[in-house]
Amino acid sequence: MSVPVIAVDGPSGSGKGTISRQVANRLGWGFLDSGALYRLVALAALRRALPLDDADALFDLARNLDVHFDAGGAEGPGVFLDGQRVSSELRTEACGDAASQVAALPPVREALLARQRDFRVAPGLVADGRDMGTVVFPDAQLKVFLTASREERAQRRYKQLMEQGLSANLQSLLDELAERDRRDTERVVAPLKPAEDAVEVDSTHMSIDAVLDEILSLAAKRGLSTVPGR
Ligand SMILES: Nc1ncnc2c1ncn2[C@@H]1O[C@H](COP(=O)(O)OP(=O)(O)OP(=O)(O)O)[C@@H](O)[C@H]1O
Ligand SMILES: Nc1ccn([C@H]2C[C@H](O)[C@@H](COP(=O)(O)O)O2)c(=O)n1
Repeated sequence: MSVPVIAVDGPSGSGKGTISRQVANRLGWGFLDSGALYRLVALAALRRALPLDDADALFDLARNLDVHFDAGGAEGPGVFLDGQRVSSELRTEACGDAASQVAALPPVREALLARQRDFRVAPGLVADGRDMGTVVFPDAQLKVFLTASREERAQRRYKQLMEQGLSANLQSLLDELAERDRRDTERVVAPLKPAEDAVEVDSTHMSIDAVLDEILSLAAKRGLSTVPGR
């Protein structure tokens, strides 16, 4: 049997990363934050002053990206670009917006495809993104499409930025989310949409623990069991 995959797709701020990381931890599986790869391409392009619509240059950049991930310590998971830790820089709204732009280019997606599939190693993988269930792992054993209203997602992001001691404006966050949703759902290649066999979970009125329980229960029903003791 192929190495099992749980694919978690959905719009920005729906909680994919938070939930997927915890599901992976509970199952004792690996975790792929595919958005980080697009953010890394965007960051590398910005650092080299490459236009974000130069498909040929960005294809080369994405194919030769020097990145590695580690589990991290007290400061959280580590992401390294050209040997330098870039975890915080990667999470900025500016980097997310640039990632959404480079992700609309078919050659960039093609360049990152094999790199994402390489994460599929035993005992299993939880992968979060926009096209995990539709394109990257179409044979995933469980596909979840995680959503929340735009207002709730903006509120969550606002709270997150406040907790980090950063300034934020709720209306600007709402506008940025609307633009990112539009770009991610309307692009020609691998647009954000639920796979036909995905289970849709609307987390607008659910706590993180409630979403986690729901997905673990869906996983258990498909025989995707937890590691004893977890
Ligand atoms: N069900 C929930 N209830 C309340 N807050 C939540 C819930 N799920 C996630 N959050 C919070 O919302 C914020 C955004 O979550 P997260 O970064 O996981 O979303 P995401 O979908 O991965 O976003 P992006 O695609 O932009 O990376 C975080 O601060 C997280 O703690
Ligand atoms: N599988 C993926 C993952 C991400 N993207 C693009 C679109 C997002 O706006 C951007 C940043 O992703 P995030 O870190 O916010 O999940 O990257 C994509 O097209 N496909």
